[in-house]
Amino acid sequence: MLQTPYYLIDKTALQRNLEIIDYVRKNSGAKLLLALKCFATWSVFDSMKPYMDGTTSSSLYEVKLGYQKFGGETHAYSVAFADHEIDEVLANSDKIIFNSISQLERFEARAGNKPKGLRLNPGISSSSFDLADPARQFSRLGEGNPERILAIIDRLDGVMIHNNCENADFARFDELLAQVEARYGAILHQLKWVSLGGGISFTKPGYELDKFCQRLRQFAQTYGVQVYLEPGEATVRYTTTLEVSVLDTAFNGKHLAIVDSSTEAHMLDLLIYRETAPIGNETGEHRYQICGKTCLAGDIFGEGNFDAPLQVGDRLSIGDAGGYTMVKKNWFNGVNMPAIAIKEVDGSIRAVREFGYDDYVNSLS
Ligand SMILES: Cc1ncc(COP(=O)(O)O)c(C=O)c1O
Ligand SMILES: NCCCCNCC[C@H](N)C(=O)O
Repeated sequence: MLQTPYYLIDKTALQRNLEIIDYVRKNSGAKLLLALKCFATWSVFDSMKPYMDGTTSSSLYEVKLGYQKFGGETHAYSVAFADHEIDEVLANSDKIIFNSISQLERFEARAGNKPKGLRLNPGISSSSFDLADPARQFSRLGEGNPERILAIIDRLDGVMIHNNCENADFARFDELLAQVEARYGAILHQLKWVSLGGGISFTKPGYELDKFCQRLRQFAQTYGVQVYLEPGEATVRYTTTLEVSVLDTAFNGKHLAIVDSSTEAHMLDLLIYRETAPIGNETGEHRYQICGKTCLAGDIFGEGNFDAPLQVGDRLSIGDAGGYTMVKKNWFNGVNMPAIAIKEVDGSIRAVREFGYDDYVNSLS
């Protein structure tokens, strides 16, 4: 058995999401690019490639990873590119999307004939989290003024609009898109492509997939554009667990179990968005709070029910640990990083990356 902690990517579960992705691209005509900021575990890229059209990125390193390890179509985007990285960004991408008109003006000559896009910020969004709301007040994420965009439209091939965040409601997506069309229609008609970003939870059970596909197709036809989507979370939701072991138990008014991992180091989004992870089962009679092993008082994964009292050495699975986890893990408190393992469709499990003291030392100097 593998030593905990480790992230366990279940290829059967991943396949379920990939088949929905494939359904969407076939029925909508959209191209779907993996958002590497969410998930960049390249060991499973070979399984993903047949179902997705390529990758999109937020930095030089992501764009290089996508170009080298995933292939297909590679979109380069960054909130701000630096002088010293732009040539390498261009050499490793098929399209470049600038966050601002000033970045476009600065780098367009160096980009030459490479298709160029601009991030458009419509000032409306669907996000329950201020932290992740691209349309928050004073947002730096994209250009919103239609006159300013129209003034440079002949220098653009496309735009990227990312204004959904964990939006599982098709009607809300549709409504937001209609508002974008009303305000930016004159711009959309002059483009070759439009990326509608990520943040759409279309792989969730019950999502109105056919209406979604139809809406994307209609949008593409109205403006004569190729539509792109950039799913991160939707690609990997419910595909991965964080496998941990109980190191200690206690009772402090609640039953506690301390495990060999940490929210801050290994599932950071639980902390920054104040969420809890799926843990345990529905029916167990023994309820525990599952806690990380760092010094942070609030290092808590969540609470769950178990069939029997937890004992030191018990192994637990912390759910939904695929998105924004492996890409964000860190060495806080010197806690060893979880290994990365893959569960094949035949049930066999193999580790594809393990970390140790040398990696910790080499991350510092
Ligand atoms: C531009 C862009 N595209 C795609 C995504 C992926 O979003 P999600 O993982 O919610 O699908 C993000 C998230 O930050 C983003 O900023
Ligand atoms: N589950 C907690 C909310 C996660 C929000 N995801 C944020 C990333 C996203 N791609 C964004 O910033 O738009």
